Amino acid sequence: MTATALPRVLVVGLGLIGASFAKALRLSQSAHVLGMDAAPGVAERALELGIIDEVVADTDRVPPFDVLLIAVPVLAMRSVLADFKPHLTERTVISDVGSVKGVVVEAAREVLGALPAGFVPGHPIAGAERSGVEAAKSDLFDRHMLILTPLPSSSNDAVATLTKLWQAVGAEVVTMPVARHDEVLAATSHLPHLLAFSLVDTLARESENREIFRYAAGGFRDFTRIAASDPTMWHDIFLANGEATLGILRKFQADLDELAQAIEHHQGDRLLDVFGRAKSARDYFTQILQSRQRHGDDVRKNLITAPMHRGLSGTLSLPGDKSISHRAVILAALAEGESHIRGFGEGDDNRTTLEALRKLGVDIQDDDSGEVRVTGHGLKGLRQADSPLYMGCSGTSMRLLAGVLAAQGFASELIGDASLSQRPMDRIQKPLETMGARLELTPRGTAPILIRPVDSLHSIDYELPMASAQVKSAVLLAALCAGVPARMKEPTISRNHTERLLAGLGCDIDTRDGWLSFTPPKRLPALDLDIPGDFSLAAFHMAAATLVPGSDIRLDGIGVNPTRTGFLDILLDMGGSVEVLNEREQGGEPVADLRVRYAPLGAGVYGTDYSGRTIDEFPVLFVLAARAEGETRIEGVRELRYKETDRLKRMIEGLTVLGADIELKGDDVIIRGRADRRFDGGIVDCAGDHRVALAFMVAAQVASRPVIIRHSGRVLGAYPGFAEHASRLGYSVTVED
Ligand SMILES: O=C(O)C1=C[C@@H](OP(=O)(O)O)[C@@H](O)[C@H](O)C1
Ligand SMILES: C=C(OP(=O)(O)O)C(=O)O
Repeated sequence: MTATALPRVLVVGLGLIGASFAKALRLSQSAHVLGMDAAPGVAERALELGIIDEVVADTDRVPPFDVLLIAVPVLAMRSVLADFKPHLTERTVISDVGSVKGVVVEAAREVLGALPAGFVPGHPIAGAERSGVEAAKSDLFDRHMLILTPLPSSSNDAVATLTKLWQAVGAEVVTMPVARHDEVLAATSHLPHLLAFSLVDTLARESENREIFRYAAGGFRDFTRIAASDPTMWHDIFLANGEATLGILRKFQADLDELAQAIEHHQGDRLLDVFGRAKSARDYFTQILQSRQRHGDDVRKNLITAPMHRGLSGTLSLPGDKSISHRAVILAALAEGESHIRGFGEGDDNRTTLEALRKLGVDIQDDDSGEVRVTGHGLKGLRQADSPLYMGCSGTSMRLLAGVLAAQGFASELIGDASLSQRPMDRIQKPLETMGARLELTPRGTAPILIRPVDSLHSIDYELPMASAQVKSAVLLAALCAGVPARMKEPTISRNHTERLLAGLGCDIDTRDGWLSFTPPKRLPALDLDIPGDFSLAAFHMAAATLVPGSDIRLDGIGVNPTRTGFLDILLDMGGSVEVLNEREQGGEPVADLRVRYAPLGAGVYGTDYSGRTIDEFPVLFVLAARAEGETRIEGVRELRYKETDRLKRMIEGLTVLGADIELKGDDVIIRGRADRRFDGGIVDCAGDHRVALAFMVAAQVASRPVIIRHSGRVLGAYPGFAEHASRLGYSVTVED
């Protein structure tokens, strides 16, 4: 693929899926789309309808292409691969859209010999009962999941190319091993289709002249919609995924027999049991769908900012610290009795942790005001969840809860949204498995995380390869629940909220010789806690007040734990004007009021010892450095790549659009700042990452023209009260759909 030309994507099979992909891709202008179909006239019709750019008439004369996407029924893949084999090069990216992946991989192995590096099977979880080129819909994949099942032979480049193409048509890309994909799909898609076909057929045959359908209402319609799907396609799928489908079908048949028996013997309790469990699982599913929908809607919003003409002013209290909020409710769930937590963060990530704990059987009262009451049943008091735990985009929820669940003696599954499903989870798998836990991840070391039950865990001495409070806390929580000691050492310091909370609850925590040693207690008493204001949110306002002349703001009750305040130290070193007032302690954490005024800044060099203490504030620090006179060097920023987005990439791209001089050298960022220059206006994209969005919003306050921050609506969920705070301090920012 050349750097300048659009990739040439050849779609073979212009049914609903292939044609919809082609149409959406063409509309997104991210590829030149070629199309081919075995049925006469279909590709020509697709050209007429503007679905493709070019028809490929037969396999003897195939123009060059970079990506081959095979969208034919599963059992026809083999012959398409054989037909195209002579046209594949080492660089061709090959994928498919089949609902079964095992047979496609087998077919490729047989036809192609060794599996090529460019081959990455895929499956969009989108479909409709309609079929054919005329049914093509350019929004068919919008906000739908696309599962890639990379093989050990697949290259990262091929995965990246396909990810980009599917994202261009609106899909959320996740990865999964082939076998797991086939098992999951057998249960969630193939079995329901089999049941729908079978029920409609039974009823249609039962009633002469199909009289019965005249009376069939909502239940029949909802349950059997998918029985109108393409018979050939589904015939292929069942033959191709026979083993996994039969496995779940037999289980279902046994359960159905039990229900029949319960009805026969008038066992109402058994019916109620099953229906109650099913309702709660279905309600949970609805909740996930709604939360995905809401997040999707939020991500699509844009923040529109205009430059500020006068300084920021006013006094604010911020939502409770997100990191402490996660930990407080987790520990409260493991404690004995009723815990009272005030100042709970209430942002989306914190709510994710709360909801997961509820699903694990913990009674939690929360009225959205930051006051939360949690009734814990002790270190062994959690109950197995009846369906996977959905972690949204929250890395902290996933990693900390994985630590807790690894020691519970029951199985759990943790799943996340598209962004979280790309983030490294092997960093917790390693230490937890060293303790004897069993965690299964995708081959790329990402979620879903399957936690298998084990009888017990053992103690651990572990040197973390990176400074990560999430990894450290996952190990501490596993040790706490399993009742085994843990010793850890980090390369540089990371936030120590878990340690402080545990110490506050009387646990034995020691930090001598650079090692953190934890001896777990037998039980944990309930908490009574006031959570300080979130320093990481405060940092955005501190940065904006520093940059906009005339600013003078006060942020009250902010947590100033030294393992979090690298940003404050750097800002002061650059010449920032911050007064740290009324220093006090709250809930075992140092807290202060911060007065921040405008100040011109100078450059500086900041070594890796700042990384862990500044990690979430780096994006906004880059903005400050771009307005500080001289060359600033910030070392050891690699971890930014593993957040909600690749924050290094996003910040460098966006700040470059805004006219900043910023570059990456190894793991260091170099920014040549100009104190006398405003940022340019323009369009930047934060790809759904709230910290990147807020960093750009700060830059926009001192831009010469308006800045549109695309995909930034998640700020609203991540920062409760954002709009009100922005207007109180005087920002010029609006949220637009
Ligand atoms: O433990 C925590 O609460 C957090 C730790 C950090 O992540 P890592 O541990 O992955 O560095 C940070 O970026 C995140 O926002 C919150
Ligand atoms: C990285 C962050 O959170 P998490 O890792 O919990 O998703 C963040 O809030 O910046």
